Amino acid sequence: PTARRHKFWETQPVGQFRDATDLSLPDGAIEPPTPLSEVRADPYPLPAAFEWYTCDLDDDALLADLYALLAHNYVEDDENLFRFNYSPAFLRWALRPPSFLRAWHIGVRAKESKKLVAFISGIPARIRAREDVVRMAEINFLCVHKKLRSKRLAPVLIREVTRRVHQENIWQAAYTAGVVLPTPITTCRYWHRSLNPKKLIDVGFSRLGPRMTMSRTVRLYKLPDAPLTPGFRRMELRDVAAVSRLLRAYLAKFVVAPDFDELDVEHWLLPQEDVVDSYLVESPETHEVTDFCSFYTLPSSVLNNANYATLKAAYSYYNVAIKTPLQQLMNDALIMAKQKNYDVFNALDVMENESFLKELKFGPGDGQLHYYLYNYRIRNGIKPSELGFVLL
Ligand SMILES: CCCCCCCCCCCCCC(=O)CSCCNC(=O)CCNC(=O)[C@H](O)C(C)(C)COP(=O)(O)OP(=O)(O)OC[C@H]1O[C@@H](n2cnc3c(N)ncnc32)[C@H](O)[C@@H]1OP(=O)(O)O
Ligand SMILES: CN(C)Cc1n[nH]c2ccc(-c3ccc(F)cc3OCCn3ccnc3)cc12
Repeated sequence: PTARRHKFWETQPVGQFRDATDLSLPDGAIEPPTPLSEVRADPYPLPAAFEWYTCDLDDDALLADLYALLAHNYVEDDENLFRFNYSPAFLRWALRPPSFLRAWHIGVRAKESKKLVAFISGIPARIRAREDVVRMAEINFLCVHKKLRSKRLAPVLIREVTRRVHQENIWQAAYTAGVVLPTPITTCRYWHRSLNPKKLIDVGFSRLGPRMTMSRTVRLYKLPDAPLTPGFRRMELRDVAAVSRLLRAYLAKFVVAPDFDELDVEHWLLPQEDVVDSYLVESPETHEVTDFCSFYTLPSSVLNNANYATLKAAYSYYNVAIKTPLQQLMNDALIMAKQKNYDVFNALDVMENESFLKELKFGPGDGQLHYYLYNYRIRNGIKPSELGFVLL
């Protein structure tokens, strides 16, 4: 059968489907760096009606414009029942980590109306692939307004962020997508744990099981009012060093994982209301920090329901279980999410998540999340359980 054409992606230094079985190709960078003097100096051309617009997310008005573009035009589920509704505070958190570059917050505006019609972002990250720690860009929030779809704008946005990243002497990137592109390093499934089953059924996220009543379903997903692990508490600034040690040691077990330092841990894991929550277990006897769990807050707009506008979802983030069984630790995370009025708790089958999903009554989601590296080959790819990496 004629293989699907990827007119843009076939031109890019990524694993090509036709090379999938060619084991002679070495792991690592696919193309060497370009001399910085030879990196294109000027932005790629846009259609005449549009202009590049670097979004300074310090500016509340610009942050609001980005929020609105995404709230109306970003990722929907396959049945178009829900759309991610990243909050302004979340976007600031996601896009302004240590050493972020404003130049990598790339908008496209209509010249006339000055309306934001498209966006793509990069943030700097140190990613380890096997023993190789690589400076990369994490690419996210690629969005083209619904009215401007299928005009080949996305490749222009991708080339432009690539150009700006190259200008910083960075030649690799990491990204995820719900769509299959050349070529995933792994493909994850996502799972959902009901916290508010009545609402989930009302909005069409879940269906009442066969031979199940609503009251039986509510009982099935009931959770205690407080965490069960002695010494379980919120993470605080004073815990950054201990959590960094714990997390770095844990992530070393995976084939691909971020190389977090203490500044990264402070940014990505210190709790922020309705953005990111993190908890740890401090041994009541020794006061040692022995375990850690975290989840981030990403609501979805409910696109057509009489009773509800929003689904409040928690997404499993980084979890380290050393002394406490992972299942018990994650059960306490569920308990905290229920306490904070989340409707559902989501998790990918990455890291060691497989070990608790069924036992904690997660159900399989209906799609997949593919992980990608740009200009970096990992022959044969990896298993989700070898991935120590969560992108927002
Ligand atoms: C060294 C640094 C390197 C940095 C760069 C690294 C790479 C970063 C890559 C970006 C990572 C982003 C990660 C991320 O943000 C997380 S994935 C979420 C992406 N955003 C959404 O799904 C929001 C709703 N959809 C849209 O806004 C549009 O449909 C988008 C903009 C998605 C495509 O706009 P469109 O109007 O529907 O389509 P055309 O303009 O006509 O373009 C069609 C071409 O775009 C390819 N396409 C479609 N979806 C893609 C996707 N999600 N990644 C990459 N490529 C994607 C497609 O295969 C085709 O190319 P092909 O003909 O070769 O197949
Ligand atoms: C990761 N980050 C890049 C956003 C992103 N892009 N594309 C995606 C495709 C799936 C998931 C995903 C990841 C974990 C999960 F538990 C559920 C998910 O999507 C459910 C379907 N859905 C889409 C919108 N509302 C509901 C995220 C993403």
